[in-house]
Amino acid sequence: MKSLYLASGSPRRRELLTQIGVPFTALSADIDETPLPDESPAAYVERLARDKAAAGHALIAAGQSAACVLGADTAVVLDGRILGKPLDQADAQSMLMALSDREHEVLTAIAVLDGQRCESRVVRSLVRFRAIGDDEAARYWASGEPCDKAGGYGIQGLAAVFVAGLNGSYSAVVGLPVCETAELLGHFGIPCWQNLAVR
Ligand SMILES: Cc1cn([C@H]2C[C@H](O)[C@@H](COP(=O)(O)OP(=O)(O)OP(=O)(O)O)O2)c(=O)[nH]c1=O
Repeated sequence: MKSLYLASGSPRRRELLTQIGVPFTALSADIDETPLPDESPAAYVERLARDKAAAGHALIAAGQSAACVLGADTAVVLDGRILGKPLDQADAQSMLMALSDREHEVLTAIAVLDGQRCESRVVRSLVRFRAIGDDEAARYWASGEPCDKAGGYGIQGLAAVFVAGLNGSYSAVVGLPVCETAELLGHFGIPCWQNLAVR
């Protein structure tokens, strides 16, 4: 069976891949995340997921070139505008206030590359936040949770209390759509549930 590398520094992605019983080695692959002129948010996340997989593949020693590399990228999108990771407290609070009392999109792309071919998918989810007060946004920033997350929130953490509705994939919002990831890895001969002892 091919070995799998996850080109991601995100602890959430590592946890989600572990959850579905796929053994892997994590790599940190740095890429340029600047959007291209007129690039749509979906095209942007898909390009970044593919670039992360390619950068990860380039890090693997020559003898491992048949291995598969998985890359992923998540963006929070409001009115067609990408909200990245917050730059500072003011940025984080203004993002949260913009997301308050309405619906936004979360796009997560995954890409798998084995040196021969690359396959990718974009998963779209809709998340609706309840109304959020200024003081709440300030307290949320103080928790430390928003700083390394797209859109400045973590659905799997304290921000769960803001989520009035979700239509789509919860795991994709967290950072790795497990259903689509298992399917894509299957195309490369990598099964999920490898940690399951069947009696
Ligand atoms: C919306 C949302 C994002 N996130 C996280 C997932 C990603 O780690 C991050 C989005 O940034 P990304 O640039 O997609 O990923 P990353 O820089 O953290 O990791 P890497 O590129 O090395 O794979 O935001 C959550 O943890 N919960 C959420 O609810």
